[in-house]
Amino acid sequence: MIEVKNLKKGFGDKTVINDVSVVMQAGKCNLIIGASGSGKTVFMKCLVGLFSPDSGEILYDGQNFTDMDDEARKEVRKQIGMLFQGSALFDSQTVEQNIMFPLNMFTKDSYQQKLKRVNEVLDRVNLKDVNKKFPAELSGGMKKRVGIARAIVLNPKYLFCDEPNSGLDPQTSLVIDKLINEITKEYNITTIINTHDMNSVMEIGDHIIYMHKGVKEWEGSNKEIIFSKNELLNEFIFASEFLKDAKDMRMLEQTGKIDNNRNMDDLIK
Ligand SMILES: Nc1ncnc2c1ncn2[C@@H]1O[C@H](COP(=O)(O)OP(=O)(O)OP(=O)(O)O)[C@@H](O)[C@H]1O
Repeated sequence: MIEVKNLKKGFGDKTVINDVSVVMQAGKCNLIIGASGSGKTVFMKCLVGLFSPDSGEILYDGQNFTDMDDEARKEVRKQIGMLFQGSALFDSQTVEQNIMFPLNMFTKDSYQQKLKRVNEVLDRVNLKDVNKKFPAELSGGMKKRVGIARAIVLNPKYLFCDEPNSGLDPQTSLVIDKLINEITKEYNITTIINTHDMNSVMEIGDHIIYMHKGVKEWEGSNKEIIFSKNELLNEFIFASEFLKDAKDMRMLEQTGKIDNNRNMDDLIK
């Protein structure tokens, strides 16, 4: 579990994160959504310690990350897996070497032990016969899987994913979402995903945090988002007429009414 209390962060006169409090539970996909520039990346960077917040607290399973000494912080960092935008694999290293990198950094295991672990995680992300391949030889979806394998190789308690679907086609995106969701549940990881992908919101959004101009404007699950009356959220999520119709149809199915001013006759004809 990661608990954020009254987090604030700004640059110069500009406040970017404004008094955000949120609890992100283990075994759940916690999605941070919001328009470009709303502060999602800055928020995530504060959580992993790449930015120091101006005020507020970040608790990793009760331990206050904000005022830890370097040694204790390093211990928490070891438990964090990161999946970067574009996968961020080392191009000059093979898949096996890429995944072994965190094991070389943080363990004293023998080569055989490390290789066994590399093969376990490759198997978990459903990749076969790719150990000796270089990233350039892989498709975008395969690179993401290698990125996920590397992110989970140290058995993290926390997993941060920055735009995991960027550059992927919708079908591959769903496969990657499903994989992240399964891994989150299977290993009881607290997963935080920064995303623009509305399919992900609907498919794996156990807990969605909507940021607007640095403020947490709404939070809830993918089940609740359909019924939200928050206008800013609705404008952001259900931006097109098609998505507005889809939301209304779902409301109609589940409640027998549509709670807005749109024309119901148009919708059901
Ligand atoms: N290092 C920095 N110095 C100054 N301002 C910054 C810095 N990093 C981010 N900002 C500002 O903080 C605001 C929020 O940026 P952030 O990157 O968090 O947005 P975002 O929601 O992640 O956007 P996107 O969806 O486009 O990635 C922006 O106005 C940005 O210019």
